[in-house]
Amino acid sequence: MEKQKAPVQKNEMLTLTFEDLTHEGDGVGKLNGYPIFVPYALPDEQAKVKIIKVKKNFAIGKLIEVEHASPNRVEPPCNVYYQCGGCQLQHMSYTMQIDMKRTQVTNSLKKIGHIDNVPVHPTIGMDDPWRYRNKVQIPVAAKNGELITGFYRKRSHDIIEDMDRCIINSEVNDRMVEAVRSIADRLGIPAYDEKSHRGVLRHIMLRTGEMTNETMIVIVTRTNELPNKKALIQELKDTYPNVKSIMQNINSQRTNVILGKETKLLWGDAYIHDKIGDLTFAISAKSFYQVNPPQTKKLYDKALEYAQLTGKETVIDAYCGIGTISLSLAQQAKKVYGVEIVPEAIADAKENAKRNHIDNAEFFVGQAEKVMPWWTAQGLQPDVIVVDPPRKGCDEALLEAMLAMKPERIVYVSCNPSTLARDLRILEDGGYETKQVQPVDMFPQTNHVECVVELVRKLSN
Ligand SMILES: C[S@@+](CC[C@H](N)C(=O)[O-])C[C@H]1O[C@@H](n2cnc3c(N)ncnc32)[C@H](O)[C@@H]1O
Repeated sequence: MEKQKAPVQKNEMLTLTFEDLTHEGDGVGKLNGYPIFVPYALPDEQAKVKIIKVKKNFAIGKLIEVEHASPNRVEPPCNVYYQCGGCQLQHMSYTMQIDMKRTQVTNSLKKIGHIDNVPVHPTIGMDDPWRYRNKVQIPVAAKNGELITGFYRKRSHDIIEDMDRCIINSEVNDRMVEAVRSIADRLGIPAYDEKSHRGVLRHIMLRTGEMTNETMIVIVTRTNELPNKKALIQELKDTYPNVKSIMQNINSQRTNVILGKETKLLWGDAYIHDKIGDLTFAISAKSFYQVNPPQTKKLYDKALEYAQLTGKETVIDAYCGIGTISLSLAQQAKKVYGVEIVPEAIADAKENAKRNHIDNAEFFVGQAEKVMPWWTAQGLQPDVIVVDPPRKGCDEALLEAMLAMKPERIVYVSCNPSTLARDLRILEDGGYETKQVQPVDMFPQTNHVECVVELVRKLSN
């Protein structure tokens, strides 16, 4: 049989018309049915493209010049957008972004989960989709004897130097990155150098409570020793009254993972506070906390609506973090059990229950996929289970335990439509019906999308 040849060659220049978008937000143009993926191209555009990679079934192109622009093309407001890998959709109108996210969810459900008869509602977006992130982790390096901070250039570990702000970050965090950098620089604290694995300062992590304006600074170092530590702490706490917590995290490994195992308190409290609705939460350095506060409230309200609580229910909140969803549920349920793998997060969750005078929520440290079967063996029979797993989705053992527990309802909160679709297939085959799906835009300007899904047990099951 004759071997099929790709219709383009590397370095070839051509004019393409775009008709679709990939899940990542890249434009898709076709040559006799052969797809060419081009970052930053939009549907209905015509553009000059240079082919940079050729495979049997597809090619990747670089956008050289837009000849006919889509009405959805906008000027990216960030001056380093095309260099930085952090955002992927700044060139796209916000209306198109949220439409694209809904389509991404619909397509994943259909292709991966074979679910195509369920309403996927329009994505809940933000009125002002900028400056929303409450947390930043920014790398530090040295250049010409000075400390520099900035995100990495796409697919590299070179810091973008002319980056003095990140417009999806909160303004406070932007200011605090610069404050820590300049004080550390003046005090001569050496930057970590990845190549030689020497030096000290690796990353600056900041988290600020949107409603409280309390900031935690985490100085990530290679070494246990932090030169001029006292002076650094003194200046930060004296100059910036919003700083409530200064921590040091030690990461001595050659790794891309940002935080190491050990975190120690340098000054203040080991946590900051924030509020979601009428609940106050303490958040420590290693605990997960949603990055977009206004959208978190909308996400949790939807999860609560889908749980349909009356005050009589026993509820499990699996992958519960610091208990944010659990405590919202507890206000409307008889009893809530939360499980989470990070011990610091469970310590926060227990404190948060006390702080909010909630005594019908219990929290357990462990792998949800191990604790749930144990609960089943103990005879725990929840009416509702809420899951909010990381991107890889629910473990199979957890899905099996959920099916064995036979709750009336399952509320699935997901940050990855592909693993969501895979897991919904298993739950549907196990006797549940997917009722509705609500995408929520937790990450404007990026190609990530969050969803809340309502499932109910079929009567025959
Ligand atoms: C997407 S977060 C959700 C947290 C919380 N529901 C919230 O909204 O803040 C997922 C959480 O699952 C935890 N986690 C990851 N793997 C786990 C596992 N196998 N068992 C229990 N928790 C796990 C993470 O530490 C993280 O806190």
